[in-house]
Amino acid sequence: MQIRVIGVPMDLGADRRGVDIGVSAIRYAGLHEKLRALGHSVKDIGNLHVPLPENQPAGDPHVKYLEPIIQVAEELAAAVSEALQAGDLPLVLGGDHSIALGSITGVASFYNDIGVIWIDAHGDFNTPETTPSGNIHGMVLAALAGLGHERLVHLAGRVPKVNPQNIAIVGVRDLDPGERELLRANRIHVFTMTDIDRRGISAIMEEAITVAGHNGRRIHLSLDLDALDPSEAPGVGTPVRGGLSYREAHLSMELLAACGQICSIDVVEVNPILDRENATASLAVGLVLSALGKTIL
Ligand SMILES: NC(=[NH2+])NCCC[C@H](N)C(=O)O
Ligand SMILES: [Mn+2]
Ligand SMILES: [Mn+2]
Repeated sequence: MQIRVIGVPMDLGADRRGVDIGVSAIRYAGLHEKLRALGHSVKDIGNLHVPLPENQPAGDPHVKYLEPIIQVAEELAAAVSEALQAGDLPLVLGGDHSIALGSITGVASFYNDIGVIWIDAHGDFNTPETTPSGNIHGMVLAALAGLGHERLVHLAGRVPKVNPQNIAIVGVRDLDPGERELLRANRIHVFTMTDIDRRGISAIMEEAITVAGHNGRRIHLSLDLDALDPSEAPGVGTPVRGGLSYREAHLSMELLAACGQICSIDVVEVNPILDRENATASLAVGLVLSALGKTIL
């Protein structure tokens, strides 16, 4: 497979600074050599330009940095759909989770029906009315499902980008009150850590793959490193205890690889300033390898 790496050094969607350099940390952890050793060819188009928060006002406190985030999302959507047109698999490196707005918009402009597997401690299903922070990384999935700020929802192309019934969120353990209501009201498939504890990650991932991928539709994987337990992934901006273990995360990726329907991937929220010796970035690279076919034997 040809993998097209796209870097998006975005930190306008989150509060804690440093996630913009996650892009470099993931490259430095040996992403390209390891993908090549696995037999893939790799083309890296470099980083998209992301404006600095120092150079602009945050604007509306309920949707901070809306305009620059939309501008980057439009550019990223174009880069992702170009990669798909060329037959490549786009691997988008973040940056905060707001970049999924652009990557999934790009995938949705190429395939007309997609599924999304969103692996995250959080739901990222707030709207400007429910957000406690005003941070867009906590609103992206709702926007892609058609809810929230009109400018986010109506970004390039059809609305919604993803049918809410084709979304599976896995690893959840921290929801805001209004966000929880929205997830329930819209009947989003949310697989919490409680579900994983009770039924095991294997059964949960199989169900998530069925939700996102039935009828053979292509699946976009959006991997937020904060889904992992902070003991494995300390370098994230919004850590929450009680997350996926190292093996649960790898098995999830191995099952996704085995389903053969993954068309595109984002890896987000790696924050090297909060990390220990690049452990979180290295873990991210390992997980990408598992998602792209690396097996133990
Ligand atoms: N992509 C993330 N890490 N999102 C964290 C979101 C945290 C919180 N729910 C918020 O809306 O601000
Ligand atoms: Mn997230
Ligand atoms: Mn998260």
